[in-house]
Amino acid sequence: MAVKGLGQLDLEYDGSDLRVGIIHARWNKKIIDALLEGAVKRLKEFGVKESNIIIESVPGSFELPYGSKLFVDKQKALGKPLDAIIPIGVLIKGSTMHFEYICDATTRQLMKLNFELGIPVIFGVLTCLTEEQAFARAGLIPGKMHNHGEDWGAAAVEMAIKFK
Ligand SMILES: Nc1c(NC[C@H](O)[C@H](O)[C@H](O)CO)[nH]c(=O)[nH]c1=O
Ligand SMILES: CC(=O)[C@@H](O)COP(=O)(O)O
Repeated sequence: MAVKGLGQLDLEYDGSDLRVGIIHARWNKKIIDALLEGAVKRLKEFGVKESNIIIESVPGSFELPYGSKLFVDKQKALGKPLDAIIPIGVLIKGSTMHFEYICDATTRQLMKLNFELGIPVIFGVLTCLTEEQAFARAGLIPGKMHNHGEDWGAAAVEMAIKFK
């Protein structure tokens, strides 16, 4: 049996007062759609209201860090601050160094954003060497792996509530 995954939660988290942003890249759309569905499903299981799940998109994963910052700032300016944000992207290795540079830049900048924005920025980016790896991690290959979007929804709720 696989040991990978979030494991059992330490507490019961009630997300009914949370506003959670999801910003997703549109590259590798079929896989993105499945991850998005998994994240939304899990947020709702924690009680996050559909009207408090705000979804935005950007062209590719490289746009996720700056898009996340603009998204968070805009929601704050509208008087509807987000409690957590889940950037979702799917990077798949091609034949150049493009993949390595985007993986590195995006990951570093998303990590930094946690400290700059003051809300949890979840790491919803798959960095896969093959399409098959990405399909499996989106739960699109029956019996293989679970949909990692579900983990990201759970992580957002836990991190938004735990230290309050
Ligand atoms: N190759 C992948 C990309 N590439 C596109 C970039 O992220 C970016 O949108 C473009 O260079 C314009 O700035 N994006 C992914 O999300 N996944 C990939 O596999
Ligand atoms: C967007 C690009 O520059 C693209 O040609 C990268 O190619 P690859 O994904 O095969 O590395």
